[in-house]
Amino acid sequence: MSCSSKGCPIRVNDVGWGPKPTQYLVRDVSFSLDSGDRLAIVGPNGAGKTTLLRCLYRGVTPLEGRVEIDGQDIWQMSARQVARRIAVVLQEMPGDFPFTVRDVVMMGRVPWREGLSGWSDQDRAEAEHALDHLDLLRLANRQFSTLSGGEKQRVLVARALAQKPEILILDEPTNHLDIRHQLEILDLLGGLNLTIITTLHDINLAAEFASHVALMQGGRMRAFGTPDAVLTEQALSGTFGVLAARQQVDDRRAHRFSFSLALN
Ligand SMILES: Nc1ncnc2c1ncn2[C@@H]1O[C@H](COP(=O)(O)OP(=O)(O)OP(=O)(O)O)[C@@H](O)[C@H]1O
Repeated sequence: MSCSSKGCPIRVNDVGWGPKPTQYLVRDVSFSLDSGDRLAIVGPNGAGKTTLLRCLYRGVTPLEGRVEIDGQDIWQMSARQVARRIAVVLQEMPGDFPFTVRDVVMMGRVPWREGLSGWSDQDRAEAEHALDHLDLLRLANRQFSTLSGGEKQRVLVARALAQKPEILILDEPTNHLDIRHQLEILDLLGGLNLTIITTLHDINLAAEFASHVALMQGGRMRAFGTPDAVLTEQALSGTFGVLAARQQVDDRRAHRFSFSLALN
């Protein structure tokens, strides 16, 4: 993405949310990220990962705690201010609507639109740049609904980048992607200067991609730290109930490791 993109710090203090005060789905979650950090949230199905993300982008109002970006409580900001700083790529695919790929990516510019004015030259340029960055120019005039799951996923990432956020929040961004596109999208995201928070089911991708890992279980954050510190054999065995064997991987990148995972 454009080199002018930059991240910003986020601080999460004792956040808790549930559909009612007697039913917390996520509780006592605290962590801080600096500008440009990349957090992978991992944990078993139902651990509360998506629910935590909702608290971070104002999808739900926490029952407890605060979320601050750049020192400002996100609930003291307008929805538009938040949308200019945080972009979100969710798992749910938008349904069958009659928009082209370019239309969908232009939607990322809505928070920047002034009043009832049309799109500015800058809006169009940012959308084209995002399309190009995700290698989508050849699909730009296609109906979004006719794309494959992986292509749709890339369009939604392009829409988020066109939004020019400082923080990018993604829920399982590699879900619909083949192995090559999984690696490509994480490589692309890793090359941005944004602060990134993403859920990831693939532990090896998380170890490769993240500067920080949060391990969620039962609505609580069991561990937070570097991939090396959090992704231990013991932690994975205990959290996922599997046999986990960690191996060092020798390649040009320092401190890389990967897991072999099997049923107990
Ligand atoms: N609005 C809600 N009301 C009641 N229960 C909910 C609500 N939203 C989520 N849940 C439940 O809370 C738990 C955590 O859900 P969440 O989607 O956050 O988990 P997750 O870690 O993202 O799971 P997965 O890996 O399967 O996507 C699940 O048991 C889910 O069914």
